[in-house]
Amino acid sequence: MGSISEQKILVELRNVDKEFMKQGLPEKVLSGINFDVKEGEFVSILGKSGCGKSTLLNLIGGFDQPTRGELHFDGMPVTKPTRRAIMLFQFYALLPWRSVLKNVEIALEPEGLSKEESRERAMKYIKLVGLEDSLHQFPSQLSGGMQQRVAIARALSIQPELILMDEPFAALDTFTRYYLQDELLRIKEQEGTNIILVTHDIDEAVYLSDRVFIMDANPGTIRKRIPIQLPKPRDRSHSDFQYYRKWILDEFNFGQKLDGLEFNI
Ligand SMILES: Nc1ncnc2c1ncn2[C@@H]1O[C@H](COP(=O)(O)OP(=O)(O)OP(=O)(O)O)[C@@H](O)[C@H]1O
Repeated sequence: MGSISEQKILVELRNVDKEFMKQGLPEKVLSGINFDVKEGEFVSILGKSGCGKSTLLNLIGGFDQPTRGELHFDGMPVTKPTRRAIMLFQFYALLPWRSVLKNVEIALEPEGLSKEESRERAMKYIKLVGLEDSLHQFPSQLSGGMQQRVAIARALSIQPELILMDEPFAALDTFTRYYLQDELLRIKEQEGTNIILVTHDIDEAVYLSDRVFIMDANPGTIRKRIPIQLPKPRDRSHSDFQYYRKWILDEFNFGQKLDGLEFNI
């Protein structure tokens, strides 16, 4: 594989606007969004609450349409959700009455696999996230971190090219979050899956990403694209890591006025 700069463009947004109707009037939530995500890239989107991050992910996933502008996935206009780009949420969306194995298998039903193929595929990804000893447990019997690993296995089992993650680790404690971040990087390397992550966690964005996009609000715009030029795995205590962290903190004026306390820093 070549360097990321030589990779093909997987996601492309050109002058994308999104408006919602509020009290009978259109309100612009996203304005003039332009960016590319290249194959192999890990991109994080950081911004204050309400700036339009989830709306942006929904557009990329085909769950909603831009009001204006163009949005392409692998060179084709995005018009509806596909199994090539899967969304992963903070609250795992597992079926409580199904075991770990069944929760993954059910996602495979539209794939048209035989029962054996489906079982084999589900097992592969359950093993990949280290849950092979919990196959027959139900979600209520698992910790939050384990439930998120089931959700990751389920998303991966569909073998998408892109996973769109909306604050997937926000509900987890720090150590579980660190652990799952490492797992995610390992899985990304192994499976070659592309990831676009929405997060409030500056440390998480610097740890995982090739580039961090910083959004402004009202209307949502991409203010800055910061390339994180550090080798992986990254050392959170290293001065280079702190350099990027400080850069992003400064972008949000944290040193000057503390009005954005929804961030984990
Ligand atoms: N379906 C909708 N109809 C009307 N307004 C919407 C809709 N979805 C989102 N909005 C509005 O768009 C704006 C951006 O919302 P969005 O959820 O994308 O922000 P966000 O940055 O993801 O916020 P948070 O970090 O709090 O999750 C908000 O003002 C929200 O009320």
